[in-house]
Amino acid sequence: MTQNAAVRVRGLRKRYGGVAAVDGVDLDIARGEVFGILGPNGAGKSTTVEILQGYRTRDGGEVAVLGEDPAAGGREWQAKVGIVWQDGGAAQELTVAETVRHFARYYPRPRDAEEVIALVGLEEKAGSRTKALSGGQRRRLDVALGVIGGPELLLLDEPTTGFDPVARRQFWELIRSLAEEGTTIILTTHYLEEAEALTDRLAVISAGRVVAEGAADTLAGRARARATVRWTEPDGTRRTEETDTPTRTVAELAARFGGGEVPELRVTRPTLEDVYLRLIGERDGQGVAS
Ligand SMILES: Nc1ncnc2c1ncn2[C@@H]1O[C@H](COP(=O)(O)OP(=O)(O)OP(=O)(O)O)[C@@H](O)[C@H]1O
Repeated sequence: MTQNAAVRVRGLRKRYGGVAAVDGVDLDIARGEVFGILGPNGAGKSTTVEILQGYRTRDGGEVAVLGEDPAAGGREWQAKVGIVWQDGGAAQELTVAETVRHFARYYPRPRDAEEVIALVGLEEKAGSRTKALSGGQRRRLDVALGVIGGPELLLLDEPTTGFDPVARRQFWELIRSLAEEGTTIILTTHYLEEAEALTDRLAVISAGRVVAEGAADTLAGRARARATVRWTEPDGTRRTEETDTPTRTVAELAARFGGGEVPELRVTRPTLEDVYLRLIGERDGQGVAS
């Protein structure tokens, strides 16, 4: 990957005392991608993201973020990398609009504050003090502060933890609109449906290593895995068949049911959760410390 790379990581390592938090991670993330990092608690996701942000030092490996080493990233580089902190640290007494305008001053070429407030859906709260915002609205403000500098890359660590389902979907729309504007987005998440809905590609990290990488719908051979065909017979008996050739099974069923509807017909492949749990279990089975 060349200029098209937003992130290139080779052999990244980080230890905390006796713990290998990141143990040889490679990542290639293209510009314009929405990239997810999944993995169990303690897998090394936050440590990896913090190294990409330049917030944490590494013990080994090569890291290039927007073509530069984050450990040496100057102000120009920092302005191109947007960070959404878990708690944005906005002063409680300032209003939303004041907070966003205040943060804009830190950047050489900030976006328009009103436009960013609209982008995150906080127009109606622009005059409210930040202490009066709900948790979800606070998170939107955190994102506004992450994008006010007009970043080329936005890093989000567990952005939707604690969101209700409606707020989560609204947040996905926000991420999608940023991606449509061309922002590269890297996010960690514990929500598999979020990874599936939002990311172009994802990496599963376990015990400091990447154990699988790819698009959510084809991860770890998911799309080619055995299918399960389920249907109900006319007498009400539920039937299940595992098969490598679901099309043939369905064709046979269709013929048997005279071309009419096969009652409660369903063809499924392993879900992202199925393959995720298998990937994590496989590594645990190898006795790798978490
Ligand atoms: N500042 C620190 N000092 C010592 N150990 C740390 C520190 N930060 C993280 N660790 C350890 O490094 C490992 C990886 O932690 P990290 O926070 O990167 O995991 P994570 O995948 O983000 O987990 P979670 O899903 O729980 O947020 C864990 O074993 C953790 O206990």
